Amino acid sequence: MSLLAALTSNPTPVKRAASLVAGVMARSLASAIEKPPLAAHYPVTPGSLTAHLQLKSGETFTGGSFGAPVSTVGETVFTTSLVGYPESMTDPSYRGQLLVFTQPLVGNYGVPGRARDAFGLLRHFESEKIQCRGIIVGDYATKYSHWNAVESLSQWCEREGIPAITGVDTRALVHILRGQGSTLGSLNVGATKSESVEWVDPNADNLVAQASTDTVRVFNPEGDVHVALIDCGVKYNIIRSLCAQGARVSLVPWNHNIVNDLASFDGIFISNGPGSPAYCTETIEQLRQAYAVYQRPIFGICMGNQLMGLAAGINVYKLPFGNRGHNQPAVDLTTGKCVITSQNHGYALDDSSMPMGWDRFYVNANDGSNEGIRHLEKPFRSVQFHPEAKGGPLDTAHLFADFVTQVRAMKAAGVPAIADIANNESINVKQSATA
Ligand SMILES: NC(=O)CC[C@H](N)C(=O)O
Repeated sequence: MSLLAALTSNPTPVKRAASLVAGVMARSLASAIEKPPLAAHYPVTPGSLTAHLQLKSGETFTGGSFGAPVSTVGETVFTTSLVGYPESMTDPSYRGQLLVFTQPLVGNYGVPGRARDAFGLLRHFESEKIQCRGIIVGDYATKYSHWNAVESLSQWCEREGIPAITGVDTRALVHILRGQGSTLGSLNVGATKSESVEWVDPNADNLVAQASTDTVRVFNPEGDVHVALIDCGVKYNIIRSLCAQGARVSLVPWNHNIVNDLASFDGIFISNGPGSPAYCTETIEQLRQAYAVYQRPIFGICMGNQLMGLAAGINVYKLPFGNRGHNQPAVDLTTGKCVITSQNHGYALDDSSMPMGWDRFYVNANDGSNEGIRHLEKPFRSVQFHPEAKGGPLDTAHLFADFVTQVRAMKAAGVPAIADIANNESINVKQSATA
């Protein structure tokens, strides 16, 4: 007997159950319709200032201000990460951006202190300061609680001059960003929205040059293998992860002439970084020359993947709204295994321009975008996601151990760092690099 027949032909108990179900459904429908819109959540605290997020595409969101009462313009991007706002906000890759959190409740565990680890790196942050230009949240938690917290998210933002807005319907906002793509936004504090915003695109600048170190810095000087880490805006956990594997790390500026002393490095690593990779022409040229002669491992993360790809001759394009979050599935094409990864990028390598000698390494299982490349003969590999996490899953943290183990093994086996001097091509490359 069908459910409909049972409901209509059977006597009372079934009919009563059916009318109960209908009643509950009607009530929940009514309460859904009566629910006030999210924007009614603001202001969060009595007396808090009004703030506006204005998109260059025309939409305006009104909310309550927290953090610094200042105004700013940036590229509006969203992350689906559930936790890790101290790490995300200090990740130099977010430089120039207004960061929207899709997780509605933000700030509830406060902000940790500035303890440092054995390598002198801040334990709980990914760089020395907040790097994004502002944050946008649905529901800022005015009360925080965590054993490690020393201040609130609002106090931290205020001290560092970063504006923030709460009470925004972030679902509606993300709908717009996914529909039309990332767009510039203006976050301004005050009762009325700004009539004349000066739309300055942060991606029109070389943000890597701003985020990179000016001088060479050595970490873990006792390490048994020497890795050059090209700093395009490195997250501290990348340095820490290499040091923890026993490597001595020389952090070098993004445009450092590594080709000049390739022989002194047992391995080369290229970090994450903000903005468009197209500005890093000097890094790309250094890598291109290194590919020709270097025989030891090279590895890149995120911006590092894009720069290694560009040096190999692969094109880069801008994704419509990027992949930012801690739950991005990536498939390792060498094993077929799917891993969950931490991501934060707006650009991607175009697989269709893969040159001879290179292949895809990982692919994104959601949108099919490139998640890494590998050289078919040389030990050169890179990934678009973040194996260092902070925050996010540690599924791919083994890539640091794999890299340093390979560096160590090749050094122990006596593989020369640069190709045989009798190789004409190598000589030419080295001469042009040192000219
Ligand atoms: N995390 C990163 O290194 C990001 C790389 C680049 N800025 C991008 O958005 O694609």
